[in-house]
Amino acid sequence: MSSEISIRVDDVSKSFPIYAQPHHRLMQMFSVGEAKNRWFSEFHALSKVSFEIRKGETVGIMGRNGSGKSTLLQIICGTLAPSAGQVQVSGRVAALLELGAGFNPEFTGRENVFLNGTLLGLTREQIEAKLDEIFAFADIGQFVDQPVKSYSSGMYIRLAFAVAINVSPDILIVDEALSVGDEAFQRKCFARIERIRNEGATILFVSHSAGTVLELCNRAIMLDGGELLAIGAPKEVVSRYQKLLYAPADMVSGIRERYRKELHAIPGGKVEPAQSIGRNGAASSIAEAAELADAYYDPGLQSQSQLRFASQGATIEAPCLETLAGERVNVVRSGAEYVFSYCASFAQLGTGVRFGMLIKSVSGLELGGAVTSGTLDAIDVVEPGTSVRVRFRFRCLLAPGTYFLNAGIRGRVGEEETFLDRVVDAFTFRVLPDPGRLATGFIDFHVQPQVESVQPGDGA
Ligand SMILES: Nc1ncnc2c1ncn2[C@@H]1O[C@H](COP(=O)(O)OP(=O)(O)OP(=O)(O)O)[C@@H](O)[C@H]1O
Repeated sequence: MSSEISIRVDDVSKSFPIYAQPHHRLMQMFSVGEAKNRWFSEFHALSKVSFEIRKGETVGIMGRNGSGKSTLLQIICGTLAPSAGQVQVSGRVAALLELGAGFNPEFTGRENVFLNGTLLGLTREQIEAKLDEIFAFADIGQFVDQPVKSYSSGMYIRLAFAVAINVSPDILIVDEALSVGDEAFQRKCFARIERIRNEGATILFVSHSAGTVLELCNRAIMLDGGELLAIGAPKEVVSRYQKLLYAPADMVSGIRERYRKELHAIPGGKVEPAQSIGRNGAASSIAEAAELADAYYDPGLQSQSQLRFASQGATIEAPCLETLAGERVNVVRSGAEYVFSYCASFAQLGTGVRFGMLIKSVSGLELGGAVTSGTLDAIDVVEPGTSVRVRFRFRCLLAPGTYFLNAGIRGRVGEEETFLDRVVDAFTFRVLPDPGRLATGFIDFHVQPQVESVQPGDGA
């Protein structure tokens, strides 16, 4: 293997035996000859995966649940043997795979640091020299001298991460461990990963977050059903991944087939000198994005977290999202206008009535909304038996992702204004990926960036 290559995965496949009945496993153990193959079927977790990662690259692996990401990482780390194919790795590997791997639960944190450090090839003196730094990073206080079986998952990951990134690895392999810690710790880890990367280490990590992959990686890999479906510039791979993830069911196999054909044509797909690949990948493919340009309705996309508060004489029904032409949608494009509407039925007299909507992120961050009027302009009286359709036309300025809509009817009960009805997460919608997007964060403020040259001495 060339000295420039850090990881080579060559035609790797992995199958697991699947037993229809628990006792079939035993039967298989005691069978001989032809009969040996009768007791199980094979599940192909990875099929003929090949790629190379150059030293110093940061590569993100994306893929749906069960697509083979963890299996691939375990094979690269040597904790799982491939059924076929080969893996070559050059350098000291520090891996954070599943929570629990690598630590002995009976040992204290301190003992596990020594155990792990030794496994990573450090001498006792080298580990001792790093101990303070490791404990400072983990920040778990007195718990360092407690058995790790008493740790919370957050404390566990803090210590595991602190060891993995403080032993100066040549290759750091992380399987979603970052999603466990709290946000402050995650940020600290990202900063540290950046440092490790700048020191020239190779980093391979699994992430479902397009933002993280775009932010950190030179290249990205997409696995789907155990197959390598994309490798190349992060923007390109993220766009393909999201397109596959959000595609209507009848388009999925066609998209997969096309990705197979285009696998080696993706910019950045070949191993090139790391510095020749832009940090955020190569040019985006607008034509790709145009394919799913139109908003559509995905029946599988439903709010699973709808929460209705006790009604006080009014009811919200049939929340929906439509294009301006009146077509029902829940997968939309950033930049286009849509109408969120719901029906409000009044069983009792309503006074001081106004209607509202609110858009939130998956984590519940309130991104924006509106009410139909201020308190002073509220509708004085709504007669019992009245039904109205409330429409909120808005321009979708949101980043690709999933969002939730709340709906509410406010009115007076006695002297107080309160909710006559309120449905949290009444509706969910998704904003399609946009590979050409330059805006960052949730909302596109149509920022107009400009870079101009200045002469030395022109002032800041
Ligand atoms: N020991 C095993 N025996 C049988 N099947 C297995 C075994 N390990 C993994 N699999 C199967 O192989 C497939 C790939 O699993 P893997 O954990 O690699 O996926 P993943 O992409 O990491 O998924 P996730 O995002 O959910 O972690 C899954 O369908 C899984 O059920």
